Amino acid sequence: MEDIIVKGKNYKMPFSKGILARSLTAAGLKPSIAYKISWDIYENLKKENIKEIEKSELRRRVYYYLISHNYDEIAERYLLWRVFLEKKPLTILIGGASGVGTSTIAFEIASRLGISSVIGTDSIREVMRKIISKDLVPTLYESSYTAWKVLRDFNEGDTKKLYIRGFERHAESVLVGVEGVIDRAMVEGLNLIIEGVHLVPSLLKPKYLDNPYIIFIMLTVEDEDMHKMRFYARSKISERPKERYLKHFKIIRLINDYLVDNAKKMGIPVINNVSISKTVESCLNIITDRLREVIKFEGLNEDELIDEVF
Ligand SMILES: Nc1ncnc2c1ncn2[C@@H]1O[C@H](COP(=O)(O)OP(=O)(O)O)[C@@H](O)[C@H]1O
Ligand SMILES: O=C(O)[C@@H](COP(=O)(O)O)OP(=O)(O)O
Repeated sequence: MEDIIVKGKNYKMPFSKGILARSLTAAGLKPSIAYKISWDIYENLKKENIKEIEKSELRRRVYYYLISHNYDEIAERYLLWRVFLEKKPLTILIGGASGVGTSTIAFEIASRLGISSVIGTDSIREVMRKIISKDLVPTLYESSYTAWKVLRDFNEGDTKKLYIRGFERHAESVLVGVEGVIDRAMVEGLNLIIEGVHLVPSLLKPKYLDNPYIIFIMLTVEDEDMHKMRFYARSKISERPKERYLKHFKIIRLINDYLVDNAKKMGIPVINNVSISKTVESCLNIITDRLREVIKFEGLNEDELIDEVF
């Protein structure tokens, strides 16, 4: 069966039902429905004996197929993301204490949105450790939950404040690297997801928090036993021993509570990460809502978007 060729600005590629299905799941459709619609659209093109189609025409057909089948909200999301994932670089920040699921959720969202750049703050921390000496910033060479041990003002304040002060010093150094990665992604027009414990809303420079194209979401696990179980689960699939995290669990919970409180104070949405699918859906809704706000802010309406995309 001869392929249908999809023609972009400077490329041609065979029509892929998988690629189309993924852009439909990103707009919120269940994979089974997304794949069925992709098949329908492919069959319709075959019936019209279309051998080659412009990408913009294919998008238009997908959009109006969704509208004609009463998937209005999905159609709007499909449109929104065509604009933003191709026109304006988005940076999505997924924060949360160790073990709450930031890397798991980050990769799920990246997969749904077709974002290929995902970086963990613990990786950025490793880079910062190559640049900054241990004598200069000893907290950088610790974990979030042990940094307090190397504070100079070790004896001041109550222990809870000490743990959090150590965490903040630890996170500040990593955030310098985080901000650099965001700057570079914006310059390159790259969509990016950054995840990790070091994303402390109040420690990020305001220009990042105020940027409408930087979407910050904080994860938590409200139930302590469920949070503990996450370390057991992770130790089965990675080299990271549960013992280390369970030994410092009390401080990890303090950091969790501090991050949740910090996020709420800064107007950052907080999601209790119980079910992966529900958490991803909530994140996609938050991202879509932001895109709607930005479109209104930019004075664009849906017809203009349709013209811009198709
Ligand atoms: N919503 C969830 N339900 C069940 N298990 C989860 C969920 N989110 C994450 N996990 C699991 O919990 C463990 C820790 O998740 P991870 O993403 O590594 O946390 P973090 O990056 O925040 O330290 C992993 O084994 C992951 O598969
Ligand atoms: O510093 C920390 O809290 C964790 C963050 O990693 P995640 O558990 O969030 O992946 O790093 P580690 O102690 O494992 O080197």
